[in-house]
Amino acid sequence: MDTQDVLNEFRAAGALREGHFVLSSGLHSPVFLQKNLVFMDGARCERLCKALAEKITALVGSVDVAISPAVGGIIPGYETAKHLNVRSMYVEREGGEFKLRRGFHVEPGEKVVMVEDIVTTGLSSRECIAAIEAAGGAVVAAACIVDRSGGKADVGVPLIALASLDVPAWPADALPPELAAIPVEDPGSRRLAK
Ligand SMILES: O=P(O)(O)OC[C@H]1O[C@H](OP(=O)(O)OP(=O)(O)O)[C@H](O)[C@@H]1O
Ligand SMILES: O=C(O)c1cc(=O)[nH]c(=O)[nH]1
Ligand SMILES: [Mg+2]
Repeated sequence: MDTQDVLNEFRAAGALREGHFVLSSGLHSPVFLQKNLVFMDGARCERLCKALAEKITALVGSVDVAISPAVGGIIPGYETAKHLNVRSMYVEREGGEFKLRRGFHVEPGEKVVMVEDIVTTGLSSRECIAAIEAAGGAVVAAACIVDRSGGKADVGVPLIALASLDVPAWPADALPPELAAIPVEDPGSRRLAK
């Protein structure tokens, strides 16, 4: 499955949104990939995550566990882990910081693939990887359905992306006037609890 195939799945799900969005990183963009509209369809989610699992296996071989950052990473993380035939866990924010909770546990040195839904700056991936390492896991690779940094995001380990796009995004103080004129939406969960 290549970038065009992935984009076709997002398009068919109505998940390629246009407007004015503030992203998890605080950057602003005219485009938002509303992945939940993709993952709510089990067959569509399975097609994407099976392909991602095959890419992970081809590039890094076997792993012991897949761990994702909540909320967006939970469903693709579970589905990808199912096709890798490994345990699936997630980290979630406690006082703003990702932690393994709910009895989730990695054995020291276990090989972990970190599975994200979307990568923009790589900040959430780096935070998730730091939490996995703090719990004793060895992160051998990161994987995502869409890398919208066009390969520029550095997450500190190899990043395996099913699709790679280069989508523009700007800091709040440098918005193009046509974007600034549109009311802003904040669709993610990073700022929800604050
Ligand atoms: O690479 P980054 O710049 O970190 O951006 C990508 C992150 O943004 C979204 O999460 P968000 O925090 O918006 O919440 P969600 O997981 O609940 O959608 C997405 O799920 C990624 O985790
Ligand atoms: O950077 C983000 O927060 C982000 C971008 C995007 O297109 N989709 C998403 O769920 N999050
Ligand atoms: Mg997320």
